Amino acid sequence: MIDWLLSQFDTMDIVVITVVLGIGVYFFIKNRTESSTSRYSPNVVPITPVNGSATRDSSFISKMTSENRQVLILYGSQTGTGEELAGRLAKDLHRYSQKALVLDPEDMDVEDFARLTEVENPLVVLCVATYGEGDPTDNAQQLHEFITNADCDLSGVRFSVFGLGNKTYEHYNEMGKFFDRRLEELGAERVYELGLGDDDANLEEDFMRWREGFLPAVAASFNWELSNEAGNERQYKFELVKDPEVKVFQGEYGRIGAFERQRPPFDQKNPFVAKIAINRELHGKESDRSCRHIDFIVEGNRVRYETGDHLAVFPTNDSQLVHDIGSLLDCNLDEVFTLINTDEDSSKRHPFPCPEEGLKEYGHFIQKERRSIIDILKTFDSCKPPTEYLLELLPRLQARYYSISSSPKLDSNLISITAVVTKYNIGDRLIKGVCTNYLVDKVAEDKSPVFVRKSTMRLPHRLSTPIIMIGPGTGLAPFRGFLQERSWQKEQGKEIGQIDLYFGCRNPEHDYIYKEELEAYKDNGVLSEMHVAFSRVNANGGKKVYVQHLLWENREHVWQMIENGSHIYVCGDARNMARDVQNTFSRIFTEVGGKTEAEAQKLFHDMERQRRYQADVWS
Ligand SMILES: Cc1cc2nc3c(=O)[nH]c(=O)nc-3n(C[C@H](O)[C@H](O)[C@H](O)COP(=O)(O)O)c2cc1C
Repeated sequence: MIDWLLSQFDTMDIVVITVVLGIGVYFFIKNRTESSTSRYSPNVVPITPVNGSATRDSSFISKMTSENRQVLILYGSQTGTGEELAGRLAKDLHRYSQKALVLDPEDMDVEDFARLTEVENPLVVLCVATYGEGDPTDNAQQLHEFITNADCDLSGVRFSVFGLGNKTYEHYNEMGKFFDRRLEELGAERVYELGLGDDDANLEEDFMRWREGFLPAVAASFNWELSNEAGNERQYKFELVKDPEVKVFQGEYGRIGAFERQRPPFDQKNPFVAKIAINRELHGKESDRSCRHIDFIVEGNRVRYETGDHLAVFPTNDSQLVHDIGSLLDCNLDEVFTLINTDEDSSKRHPFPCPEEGLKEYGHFIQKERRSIIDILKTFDSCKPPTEYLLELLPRLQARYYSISSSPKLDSNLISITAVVTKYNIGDRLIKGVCTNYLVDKVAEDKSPVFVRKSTMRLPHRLSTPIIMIGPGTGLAPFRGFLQERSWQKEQGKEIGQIDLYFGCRNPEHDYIYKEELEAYKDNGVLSEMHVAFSRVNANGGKKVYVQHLLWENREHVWQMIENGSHIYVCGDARNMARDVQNTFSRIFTEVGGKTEAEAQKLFHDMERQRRYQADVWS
């Protein structure tokens, strides 16, 4: 039973699993924080980070040849899923006595990829996610560029690709398909078919099924035998730290102590610890949800950003959950401990047998009903894995990304975000989003590690170019930034073009966020037209009105704007809204613009290519 349960941990949905991520960090810092006013106290000393992949290895080829490794696993991952799958595959290969090298492509010299032929019988496996408009993840950008332009000969290299994507996006799994195609074009031999994981349906199941075919296929191709011995060793040895003066790891990514001694440049591996200036509610009293406006101070221009960029926020876990897991594991949270890595070469995860018949049960009990590790430990109280086993299975708590809702033109020392707090019930269990519930309790002067992620969503260079912005709910966030920027430019005496906004919410009294600000922009002429769709008001005779309905109502004007060279921006829900809006534009192109279906499609793609149609959507 314990094995079965642990196998579920190994495949836990990322959203649920992150609820208890960083518990190790908490254990490490627990003693310190209780007597400290700041969560980031200065006493820090290196203790092996839970996932220490930060070392740069610019010559992975020599590492592979000198250590007799023939398998390279690369991951393109933004929020950790691809990285997790790469680690799991490496563990799987252990069972064939293969020590794979798992690498973040950002930590290698991408040119060395062409030298893979120097390795004896090389196998390269890629776990790559797709983002944006079919783009690579940040960490795979250089590799993508290299492979795009490469003309090397990879004959003799065998490969297989697993892509991570989501069918609600137009460019479904573009990166997986790209790498699979290009490696073959460069002469490498596909040893097992491309796997495509759909995060909208069941990515875990897609991966498990692919892996089920992948492992025997590679084993057959290389004549590898299953070994009974391999794969059972543990990665960490648990040791209590007795020294009361010991300094503890606080969850920093790269440089230990980075939260205290902040040194630019600030990025994912070196976040800036920003002070919160304001954290206020945007929804009305009658709303049954909460939407927060949060201003972070990045004084001294230490973090630069542009209107339309994203802010990544690193949360820590809910302390109640940490207490729960401590007591469920009989772990004294007042003790400081260290995890000694007993297998430096290993990535963190170890496989537990997850038989096919468990998959259905897993899909229902864990994924559909969103059970966290804590729920499982509570349900099966005889299950008490050693703390170090559990920590070995948990991936690092990942940053969450938010569209920035301010413009640096107004105040470059301040970054705003706008976020609905995720909270809902399944049965009698309350499910809480990790980061928004972490943020909701923050008050002025509290701090949080953040970094800016560049986006491609940008206002047109020419101020006179007309724009249409469509952003229901928190999809309004980047457009608040756009309006601040254009308003500032207008104040400088510049001529600005027509700006139309389509905003949507449920009810004017509940969730009409930034109402006063928007009305002021309308009054002073920054906003030319403002159309607000309410989906849950009786006045509409119970009819749900969405932004796409208002676009259609104004179709003649919308078409005129497009003919005048308008740029169109869409932000918010990818699953329904973005698709419905896109379909509405297609209808406007045909029914008002007189285009045929094919011409309408071409116009749409041309607009995307010319960056006249830009979307920042999520699901
Ligand atoms: C903002 C955003 C944009 C995305 N864009 C795409 C896309 O264009 N095509 C696609 O197939 N999947 C897209 N996805 C889905 C991710 O690729 C998928 O969730 C994947 O599992 C993430 O892997 P990671 O955790 O390793 O980053 C997107 C997800 C987000 C949050």
